[in-house]
Amino acid sequence: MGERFDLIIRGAEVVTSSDVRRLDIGIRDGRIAALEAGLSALAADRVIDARGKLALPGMIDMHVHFNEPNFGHWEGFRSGSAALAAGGITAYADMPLNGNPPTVTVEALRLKQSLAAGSSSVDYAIWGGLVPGNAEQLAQLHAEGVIGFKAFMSNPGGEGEGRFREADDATLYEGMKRIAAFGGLVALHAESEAMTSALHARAAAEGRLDARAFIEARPVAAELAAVSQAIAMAEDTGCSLHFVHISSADAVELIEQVKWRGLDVTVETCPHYLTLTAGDMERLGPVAKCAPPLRDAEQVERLWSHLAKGHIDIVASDHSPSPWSMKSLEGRTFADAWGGIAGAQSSLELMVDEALARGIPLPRIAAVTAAGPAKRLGLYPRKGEIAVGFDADIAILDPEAGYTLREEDLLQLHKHSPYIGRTFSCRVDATLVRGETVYDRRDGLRLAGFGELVRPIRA
Ligand SMILES: NC(=O)NC(NC(N)=O)C(=O)[O-]
Ligand SMILES: [Zn+2]
Ligand SMILES: [Zn+2]
Repeated sequence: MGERFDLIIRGAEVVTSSDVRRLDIGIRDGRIAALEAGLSALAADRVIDARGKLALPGMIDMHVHFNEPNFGHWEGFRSGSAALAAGGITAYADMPLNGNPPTVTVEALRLKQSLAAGSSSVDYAIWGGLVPGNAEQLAQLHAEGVIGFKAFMSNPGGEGEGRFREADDATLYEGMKRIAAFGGLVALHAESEAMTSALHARAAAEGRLDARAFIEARPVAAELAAVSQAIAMAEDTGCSLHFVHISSADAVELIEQVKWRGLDVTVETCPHYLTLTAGDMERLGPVAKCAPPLRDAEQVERLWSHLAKGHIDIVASDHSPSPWSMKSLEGRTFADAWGGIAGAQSSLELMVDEALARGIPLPRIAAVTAAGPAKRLGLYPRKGEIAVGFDADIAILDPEAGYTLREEDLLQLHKHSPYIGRTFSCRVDATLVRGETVYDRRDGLRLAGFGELVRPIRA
């Protein structure tokens, strides 16, 4: 008698780390147990016929803001993870803000973990934060399983007493020293506070509160200034660095140079920096507001060429939702609308759609959406690839099911996204987490609460 499986995914075009091949995926106990052509359907309890479909490793979105505790009315683990499941995302990492208390103490981490437990449809990890005054918490946060420490170099905005604060230079430097000592990772929002706050104040004094003024107050130079400063600190302290939501090709180039010098540094960009421009931010208004801002078409094209060459390690959504009212221009200006794009459900579809149109091989897309984040979060070789021995975290996409995104397609809490009205050439058909179908297109969300906390595999 041959090998038996719980499930076989039959005949999909499977995106591996090196190519795209028609293969059968045999799954047992939540893991990929066989990957070959011609597995017998008789050898499984259940078969998914995926002929004509694409099978990609489930995306690992290492940058989302689900905002619990206390800001679950902005987004929560349930609604946020449902949107991810519908978008082919099988794991994510939740940022330490804009929940309150932010995840900057061990107590807040435990609260966050208890709120996530049983609420998330897909697997998840949790970021801690590095802020002024929490140096004594860092080692214990690491010991209790945070996947790294987010710090802001510019003002993060947000509401409420005790909200997340940006790190001043000394906090960042001393934090990096401590974090380097236990081999941890610092993730940085890199924009110069000195530059952006002064430029914003000047624009406001001139009564300029529109999208164009916002874009001009946060130039590429402000990103470059912060990236250079952080690199200098990392070289001094030996701390591993991850740059979140890099918006410019210039910053990617600066980071690429230091990688060659041997610094442990990675760069993330977001689907919005790859598919939208500054002009779209002006046209769409606050639903397309984010910091750093969207850039011009020339930067967008150069970002794609860096992605194609392997200079971008990770693509993540930076899903940062808010209630509708904070995105509305009724009674507020662009300047005081919430900054954050809530597009996470579309990340993988956007990347596949663009790759097919641009002739970028799909293994390159899988590298930035799955293997790259898995490696950076210490989840590799358990997650991040379709290969024998990995968790069966799989997104099945139908390349024949083109559609135009509507508000009612979104499973997130507040259904605003800059991609509403966009036409996609492919659509997520089903999402499997550890071999279980958590979402499919016909039934919608099937397994609320199936997700588990994942911790880095540490030596
Ligand atoms: N407070 C936030 O959630 N900010 C986020 N907002 C953006 N990117 O506009 C971020 O990650 O910086
Ligand atoms: Zn940020
Ligand atoms: Zn963010």
